[in-house]
Amino acid sequence: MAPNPRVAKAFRAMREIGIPEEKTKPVLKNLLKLYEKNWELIEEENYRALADAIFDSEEAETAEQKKKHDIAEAEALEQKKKLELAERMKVIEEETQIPEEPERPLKRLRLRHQDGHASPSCTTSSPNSNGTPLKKPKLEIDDIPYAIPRTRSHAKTNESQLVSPQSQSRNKGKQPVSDCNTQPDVTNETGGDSAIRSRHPKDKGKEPFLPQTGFQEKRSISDRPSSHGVRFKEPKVKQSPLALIKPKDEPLTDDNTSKVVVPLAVIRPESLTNGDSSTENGPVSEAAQPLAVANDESTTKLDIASSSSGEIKISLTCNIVGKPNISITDVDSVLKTMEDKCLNSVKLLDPSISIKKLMKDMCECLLDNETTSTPPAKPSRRCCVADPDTKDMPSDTNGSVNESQRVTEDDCENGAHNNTESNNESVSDVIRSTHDVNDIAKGQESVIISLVNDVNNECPPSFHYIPQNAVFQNAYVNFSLARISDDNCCSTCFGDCLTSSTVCACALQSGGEFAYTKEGLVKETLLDECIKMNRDPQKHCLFYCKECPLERSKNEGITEPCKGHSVRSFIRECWLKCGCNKQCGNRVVQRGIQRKLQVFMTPGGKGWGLRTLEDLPKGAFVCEYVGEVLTNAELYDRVQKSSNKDEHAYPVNLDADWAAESELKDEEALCLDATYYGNVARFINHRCWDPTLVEIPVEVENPDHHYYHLAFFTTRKVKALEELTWDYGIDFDDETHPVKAFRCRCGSRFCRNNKRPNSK
Ligand SMILES: C[S@@+](CC[C@H](N)C(=O)[O-])C[C@H]1O[C@@H](n2cnc3c(N)ncnc32)[C@H](O)[C@@H]1O
Repeated sequence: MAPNPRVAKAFRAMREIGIPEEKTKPVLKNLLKLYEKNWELIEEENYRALADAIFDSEEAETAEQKKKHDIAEAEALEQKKKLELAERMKVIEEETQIPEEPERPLKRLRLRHQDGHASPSCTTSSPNSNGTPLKKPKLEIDDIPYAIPRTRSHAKTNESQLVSPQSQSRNKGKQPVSDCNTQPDVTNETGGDSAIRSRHPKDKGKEPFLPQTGFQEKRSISDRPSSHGVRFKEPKVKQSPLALIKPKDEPLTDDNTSKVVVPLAVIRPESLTNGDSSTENGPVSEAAQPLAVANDESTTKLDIASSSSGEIKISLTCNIVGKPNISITDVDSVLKTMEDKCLNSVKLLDPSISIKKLMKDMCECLLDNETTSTPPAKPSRRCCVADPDTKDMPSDTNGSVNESQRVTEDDCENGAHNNTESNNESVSDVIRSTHDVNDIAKGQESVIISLVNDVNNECPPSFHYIPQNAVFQNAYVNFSLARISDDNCCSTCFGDCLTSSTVCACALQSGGEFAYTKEGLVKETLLDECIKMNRDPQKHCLFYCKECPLERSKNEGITEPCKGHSVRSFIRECWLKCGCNKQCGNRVVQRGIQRKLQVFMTPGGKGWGLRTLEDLPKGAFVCEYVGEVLTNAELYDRVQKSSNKDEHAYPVNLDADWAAESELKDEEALCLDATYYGNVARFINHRCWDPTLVEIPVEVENPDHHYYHLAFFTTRKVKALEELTWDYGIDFDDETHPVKAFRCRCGSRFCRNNKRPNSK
C-alpha cells in the first residue's frame, strides 16, 4: 500500500534533521492519536511538535534506562552488604562465644524459675511484673536523685513575704474562673465545725490531690499517679545549703569496688551444681555468697563474686605475657578504649554502648540468677534484711499481727546479705533495695513499721525511706520565720491550744475552729466534706487556671487549656512561732506516724500495700504522703525521660490552693514524687470507692500554699489488719495519658476501671 503522502512528508522532514524513520514512526503515531489526526498541528512550524515529541521520548527512554541501571546497582550493593553482615555476625559469634561451662548454671536456674517455682527475683510490685526478673530502678552515678535544695531564681520581696495568707488570698489579682456546680458549704467559713481555711473568695471545697479534675476529666502527665519503679536519668543537680532535708549522699555505684573490704567468694560453676563451694582468689569470708566464674579456655578468666555485705565484684584475669609490671591507673580510659574498640570492630553495636552499664547489667543478671538458685521450699527474701537491733515488733494488742505473719530473719537467711553490714549503704543500687523487714523506716519514724510477704517471693521496690519531704532541685519552698506574721501564729498561747479558754490565733485563721478534736481526730464535718469531695470532685468547686502550670510544664509550644483543679479545705496546724508546746492538740501531722502500720504483700495482685496493725477510729491521722518536692516541669521531664513510664510511683500535685494564685511561677507549681524517696505512703494502694483513707492538705510551715503537707486520715473505723487505701483520683479512660494506668484490682463495687457496659 502506498504510504500516506503526509506521513511520507513527515518522515522526510525528520530525516532532514537526522532522525531516522523508525524513531519517527512510533512518536508520530502517538502524536496523531493525541491531536486526533489533526495534521495541521503536526505540520505547523515545519513539524516542530513532532521533533519535540521525538526528543522528549528519547530523553524519557534515557532516563528509564538510567533508572534501571541504578536499581540494578542498588540491588548489587544490598546483596554485598548482606554478605558482609553475615560475615560480621559470624565473627561476632566467634568472638563473643562464652565457654559452655560457666553458662550452664545460669540456664539451669532460669529454667527452674520457668518451671513454676516462686520467682525469687526482686520484681517491682506491679501486678504485671509477676514472675519477671527484677528491674530495679537503676540509679547510676548521674542518676541518683538527691534531695537538693532549690536554686531560687527570683526571691519574693519582703513585703510580699509578710503578707498573711488570707490577705494574700484577697489580694490575688485575678478572679479565678470557677465551675461550681455546687457551691461549697459556706457555713464552715463562718465558724462551722471544720477548721478549713478558705483560700478562694468562694471556695470551700476540697480538691483531689492529683491534678485530676474528676472522673471524666483528662489529666496531664503530672496530674496522674503512676506506678513506681521508673528508670530515669536525672538532671545533674547542684547542691545548695537550703535543702529541707538532704538525704545522705549516696555512694556511687562504680566506686564500690574500691570499698570492698571483705574478701570476695568465688565459686566455680561446677560447684554450683553440686552445692560444693570451692574458692579462689584468696581468703573467703564465711558469709560470702558463692556466685560464678567464667573460664576462658585460653588465658582469660572472668570472675563474679559477692561479699557478705552484698557487693558484687566482676573481675577479669588476663594473661599479660611480656608486661609483668602493668598498672592501670585510669579505669575510665580503659572503659572508653574498650567502647571504641567495640564500635570499631563490631560496627553493629549501639553507638551509646557503655561497658560500665554492661557490667552493671551483668550484676543484675547475676543477682537474678543467684536468687533463682534458692531452693523453692525456702524462698529467699534477698532484698530484705532483718536487723537484730530492731527485732522488737509492735505488740499484739488490738488484733495486732502475730509473729508468724511477718518476714523474720530466718526468712531472709538464704539471701545474699546478712545483717552484719546492713547499715552499710555504700554499695550499688542493687543494695538500695535492701529493706529492713523489721522496720522499713530504719528507725526514722517514732514507730516501727514492719514488712511481711506471705504471698509470694517479691521484694519491696528499691527506694530511700525518708520521713519528711525533701526538695529535689528547683522547687521554691521557703520556711523562713520572717514570712510568718504575728497574725499568722499564736505566739501568746501556752501549753495546749485546744484546751485554752481563749480563741487561739491559729484557730482564727481557720474560721475560729480547730480541725482536730481533743482526741486528736479530724472533726467529722471537715472529714465528711473531704470524703464527699473526693467521691465526686465535679460537683465541687473547680478552678481553671488561666495558664495552667501543668500544661505549661509540657513545654509543647501551644499550652493546652487547664483541665481544672478542685479548691480544697486546709487544716492549719500550730508551728514554731506559736507559743504552745509540741504536744498541743493542734499539732498532729507534724508529730509524724503514731500508729502501728505494716507494709504487706496484698493477695489480690496489687503488689505491696499498707495496713494497720491496730484498730483505728474515724478521723485518725495515719501518715503523710512524703516524697521529693518537684516542680511540675521537673516531674514532667522525669517521667518523659523514664524508660518505663507506667512504673512510676504515684506523684501528687500540690494544687489545692492554685485558685488563690493569679499566676504561678514554675518553681511554685509543685508536686510530690515518692518513687525514689518516700515514706510508707508510697505503699498505699488505690481504691475507687469507699477507701479507708482520705487526703487533706495541711499547712504547717508555709503561710502560702504552694507547698503544704498531704495527710491521710481514716474515713471510718478501720479494723486491725485491714488494708489502708485511698482514691488516687485516677482516670482510667484517659488513653492519651503518657503514663499508662494500671488495671485496677480494687475490688470495690463502683470500680471506675470495671464499669458496666453502658455506664460511660
Ligand atoms: C503508689 S504504688 C502502691 C504500692 C504498690 N502496690 C507497690 O507494690 O509498691 C502504686 C502502684 O500500685 C499498684 N496498685 C495500686 N492500687 C492498685 C489497684 N487498685 N489495683 C491494681 N494495682 C494497684 C499499681 O501498680 C500502681 O502503679
